[in-house]
Amino acid sequence: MIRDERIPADELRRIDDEIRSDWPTGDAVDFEEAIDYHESLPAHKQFADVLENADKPLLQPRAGVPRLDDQIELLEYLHESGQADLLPTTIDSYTRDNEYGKAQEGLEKARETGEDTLNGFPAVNHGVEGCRDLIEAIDAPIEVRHGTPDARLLAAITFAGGFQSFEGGPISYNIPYTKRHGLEETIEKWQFVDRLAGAYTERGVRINREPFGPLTGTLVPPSIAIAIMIVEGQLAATQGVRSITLGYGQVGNVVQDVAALNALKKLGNEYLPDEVVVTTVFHEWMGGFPPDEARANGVISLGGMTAAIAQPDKVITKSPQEFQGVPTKEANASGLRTTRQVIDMAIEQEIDIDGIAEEQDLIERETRCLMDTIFEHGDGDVVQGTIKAFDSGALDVPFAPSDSARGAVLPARDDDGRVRIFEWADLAMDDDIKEIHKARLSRRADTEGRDQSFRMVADDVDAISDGKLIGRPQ
Ligand SMILES: CCC[C@H]1O[C@@H](n2cnc3c(N)ncnc32)[C@H](O)[C@@H]1O
Repeated sequence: MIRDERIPADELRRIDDEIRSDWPTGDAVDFEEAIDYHESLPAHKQFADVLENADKPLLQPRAGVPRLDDQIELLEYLHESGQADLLPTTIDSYTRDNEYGKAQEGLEKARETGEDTLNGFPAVNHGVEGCRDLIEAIDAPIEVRHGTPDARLLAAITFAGGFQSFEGGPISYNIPYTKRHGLEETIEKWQFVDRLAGAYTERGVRINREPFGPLTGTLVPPSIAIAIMIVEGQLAATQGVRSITLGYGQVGNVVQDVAALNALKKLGNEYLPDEVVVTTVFHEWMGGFPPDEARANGVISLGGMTAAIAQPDKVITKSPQEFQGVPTKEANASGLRTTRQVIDMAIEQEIDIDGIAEEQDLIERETRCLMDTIFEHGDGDVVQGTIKAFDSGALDVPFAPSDSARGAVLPARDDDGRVRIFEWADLAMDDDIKEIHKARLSRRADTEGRDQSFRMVADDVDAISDGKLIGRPQ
């Protein structure tokens, strides 16, 4: 039975040998040589240091194309024209599914045709050398962004390749992403990823780990997201990770988003070991975007405004082409500049909004209820507690595609547009908190002259792409 315990060194070596044989490029991974390479990188390419020493929110887009020279050109453009502080390398979907053969075919086709035949950068196929060429060419820190339930080989190769930041985790890249992998399996596999990051950390190369805060990106109640961030942060800390960036996806109500970011930072520092440096990342709206680019820039600007007030350590920006999917480099860069403009205009203002403290207190109380049930379910062990709490429904994620979560909890916006819980199912929560949600939802029902129902939830899912925040009846 897996537990929240550090993987022994011999087990780390055994797994490392095993996964490196999954694709030929695994052979070039040499831990000692990789340590030397990381040590040779200049200070402005040391991801954790740059992130943790910044004096205002750093901006980072998502970006990934199949060919190495195109990826270099793209990241140079986003760095120069987009003014990105931190850069990504978004990994393609085949690699995320460990389909390295299909990724290879796509890469070869891209090299023949010049077409973007993959929806990201196939880092395993490019191998250590290709990753290093990218790290050498770009004059800013770069993070691996993906959605991989089994990220062991991707981590081994990208860490050896010079990347010092890695997104995801065993819950945040399972529950929203896959039906095929059970929680026990992904927790075990991510223990290897975190132990490898911990091994680099012990040698002075502080690999930054960033659990994926937005989860399903659809009306996720802030306390559920924060509880899962704390769990993934704890699992990483156990394996020796010391630079952890906890994430949160914008829901669109400024008071609730600022309160959630404040709670995330506070509870992250409270629950995670003192030796961990906790930072936070705010993801601009992850739900459906308006098809109109002007309106899309409005959504992005509201994210910038929220970031200026809450001041997370990092902001993951969106582009005005979000509605269509992967943006052009120009649109991606413009989303960065739109965000930057709003932050730079608002960050020096003393903006004090009533209700943030009260909402933050509520979010913290909710999160503590969820953390308590996780510890109870596991008799203090976070791994067993998380698995059992999801199994019993005491912990849950709305609209979760994964069979590892019930997906029985239903959110809906209240009359102020804050995300509340309309259907609690078996979620572990104090009754007085449930009453608060119920009262706020009934105020919306009164305003709209309709009963609280699933109709509200469905209306809310499309509200922002329809140009609103709350899905009011037509
Ligand atoms: C959490 C992932 C969803 C977001 O991730 C963006 N995304 C996915 N793949 C790429 C890519 N290859 N380049 C730039 N953005 C990308 C989507 O647009 C969406 O916003």
